[in-house]
Amino acid sequence: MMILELNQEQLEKMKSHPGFIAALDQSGGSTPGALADYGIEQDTYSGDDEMFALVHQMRTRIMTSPGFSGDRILAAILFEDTMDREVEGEPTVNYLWKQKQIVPILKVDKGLAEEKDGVQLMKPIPQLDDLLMKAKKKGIFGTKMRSFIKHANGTGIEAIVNQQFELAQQMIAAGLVPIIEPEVDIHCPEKAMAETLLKAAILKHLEQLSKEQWVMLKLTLPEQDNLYSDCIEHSSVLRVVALSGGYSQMEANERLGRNHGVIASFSRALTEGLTAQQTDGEFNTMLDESIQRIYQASLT
Ligand SMILES: O=P(O)(O)OC[C@H]1O[C@](O)(COP(=O)(O)O)[C@@H](O)[C@@H]1O
Repeated sequence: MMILELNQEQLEKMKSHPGFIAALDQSGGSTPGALADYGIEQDTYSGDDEMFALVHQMRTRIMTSPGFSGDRILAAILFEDTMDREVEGEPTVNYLWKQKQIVPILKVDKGLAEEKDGVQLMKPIPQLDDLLMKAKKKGIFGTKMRSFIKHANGTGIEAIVNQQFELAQQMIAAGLVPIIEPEVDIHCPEKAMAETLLKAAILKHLEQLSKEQWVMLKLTLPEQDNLYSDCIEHSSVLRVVALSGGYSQMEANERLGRNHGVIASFSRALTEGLTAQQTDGEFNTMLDESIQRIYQASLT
């Protein structure tokens, strides 16, 4: 019988320790862009196998970097392929928690559906229960799933939040803490209105959770500073974290610094400026400086 209870040390760390989350979970669809940003153009490799091997090398370079450690990084969100691979000869999950005291989290969504009512719901996630059981057995603490809001459409936003919280129940039942990520497009023409509608829908669903049912929220940095303070204070919310959404690291950190109680969960803003062509010294120095800036912005 698998143990469904949560690792209390990891729960405590996620709930209250200073630090932020490193999002290393670009899906297959986002990986060519992530590799191109890293200086590896699409015409230099062929096929998914080569692409996933290259992105694992990039992620391994990040995870093994001296500045990438549990004193400033609380958790890392992993793509399933990364969870199934090894880092320095041991399973990635073990490396992160045992060597670095970084809590491992798994991205479980399978990408976005076509736009409808101004939003993109998540595609169906086949064999989700099997994936959750596999993750739990490997020592994963939580999950992450991402939807996308393009317009301030009440019907669409309601549908996004319904789907997220419905699936979150499956994660909770599997002994995992879900990160609910209804991303609002930073280019959304009515971004502030979309965020107001989103917050109302989230608060409604938070009320349905029972005691000890934890969720985390991963949100776009809002137009109105501290918009999500009610969510931060809610007894079922373990942490509220922010994606960078395409904002530069500087702008993302400035916005983050104005939202008290929110910590980063950046992908692009964390890896900004890192390239395959850098020497290890240049790479490790740039990453350490980015980690320090994002850590500081997450402290407010
Ligand atoms: O590839 P996906 O699943 O669309 O997600 C892309 C990225 O979006 C995020 O949710 C946020 O990333 P950014 O900080 O770059 O916006 C990451 O967790 C993930 O790597």
